[in-house]
Amino acid sequence: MTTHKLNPLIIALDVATGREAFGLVGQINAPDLFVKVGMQLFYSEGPALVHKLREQGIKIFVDLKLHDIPNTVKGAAEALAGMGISMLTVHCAGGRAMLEAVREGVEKGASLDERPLIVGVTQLTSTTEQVMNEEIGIPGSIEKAVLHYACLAQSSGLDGVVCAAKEVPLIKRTCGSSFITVTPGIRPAGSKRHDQARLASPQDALRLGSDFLVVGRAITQAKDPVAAYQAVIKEMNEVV
Ligand SMILES: O=c1ccn([C@@H]2O[C@H](COP(=O)(O)O)[C@@H](O)[C@H]2O)c(=O)[nH]1
Repeated sequence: MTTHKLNPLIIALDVATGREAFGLVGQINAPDLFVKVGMQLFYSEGPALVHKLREQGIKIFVDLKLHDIPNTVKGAAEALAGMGISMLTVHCAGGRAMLEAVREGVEKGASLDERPLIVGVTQLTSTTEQVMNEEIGIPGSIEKAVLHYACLAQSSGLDGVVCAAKEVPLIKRTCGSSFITVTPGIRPAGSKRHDQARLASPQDALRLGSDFLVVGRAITQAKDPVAAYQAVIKEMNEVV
């Protein structure tokens, strides 16, 4: 399992083409880059892009948020694990049989010494409590719903969850400190909130115990992505 040696800052490469993606990683040019390839880039460029990024020594999180019947996600997870990636996502809402199938698929597809971390999406960080209650149909607090999914993910053999930074302490207290938390919705001071609802600054996310911070547009759409990346790293390094 690739738990250690991974940069805690994950850059979400939400761009349309491989050209743009390689432009960004080339500019940032950090030795230990950890990038997230999401639906837009994966669906346009496919596994070839993942292989090219790997050839440059870049660690990859493929964020396709699998959600289908167990047999289908098992096959998808096997294929993804075979690409030598470091992390992948599945929706906890698919239930235990689906989550266990992802774990089985990953174990089948991964090389013996290294398998990707499997993290379950709890409630998207763009979702408010009101939307979850009234549109998605889950009653109660968002913290309770997120914790429920975190416990389900853990007992189904996942390595961790995707959640908002504010939910990390409750998850760590309940599931233990080694249960991984990946937190998007990260906004350095002064950046736009865009479509995110449950936000935190890089420093707050680290202080709350988040293991991996996902930062997309605050870096990739900055006038100077290199300066934006370095500013986030500096902010993170200031947390003792
Ligand atoms: O709950 C979730 C799960 C995944 N994401 C992904 O993270 C990045 C965030 O990008 P920003 O530009 O920093 O908002 C994006 O790729 C999402 O697909 C998420 O935001 N929330």
